[in-house]
Amino acid sequence: MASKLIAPSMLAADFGNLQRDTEMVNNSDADWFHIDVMDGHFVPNISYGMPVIQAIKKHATKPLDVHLMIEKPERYIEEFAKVGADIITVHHESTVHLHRTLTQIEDAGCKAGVVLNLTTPVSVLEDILPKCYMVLLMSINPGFGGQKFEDITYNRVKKLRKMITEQGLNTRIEIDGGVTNKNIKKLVEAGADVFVAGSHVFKSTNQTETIKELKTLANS
Ligand SMILES: O=C(CO)[C@H](O)[C@H](O)COP(=O)(O)O
Repeated sequence: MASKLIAPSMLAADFGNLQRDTEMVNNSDADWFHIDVMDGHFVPNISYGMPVIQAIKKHATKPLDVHLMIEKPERYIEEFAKVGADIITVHHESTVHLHRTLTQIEDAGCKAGVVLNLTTPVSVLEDILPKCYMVLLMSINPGFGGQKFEDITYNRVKKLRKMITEQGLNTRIEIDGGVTNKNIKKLVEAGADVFVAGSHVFKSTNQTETIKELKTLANS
């Protein structure tokens, strides 16, 4: 099995010190930057858009994993690719023609993934799985950092991993929301392999060490 990846969520970074926090991630054991884009419609919060992503990209030495929590994401795929997205994930619940949107992401030169809200059945992915580089399972209701991890996620990961294995695929499963050193190991055991961590990393006193601990726990 490929190594397990850590993607610190820049939503929890200090926006007044974005270059500093970007460099912290560069110099840590983290694998990707997780970038949360929220539009105030699909989720009840507004985060940031293209100019901020461009600013992070300018200093980042690792891939940008861009999670679009926006309605009709197909309107903006090319622009997100242009400002530096490497992976783009869109919510199943946000786009009517999911297959077309994933093709659009691929045509823009990015890896494509699908996100499911906390209680959207994983079975909706059955036919789209072969086209997914990754599936992101929300382990909270999307919109805000710092929320409590929902335990129903473990079973959802198991079901999805079984579906991926049955189809003979190697799709990555990313978990987003409330990931900490207390639940990461159990998530790996369930079959997840990419972990977004915002508050747990950026609110800790030694961020580099916190990332290192998550990476070690996930890969041990
Ligand atoms: O998608 C998100 C919110 O919708 C964030 O990525 C998520 O909340 C991560 O933050 P934390 O680790 O603080 O829970």
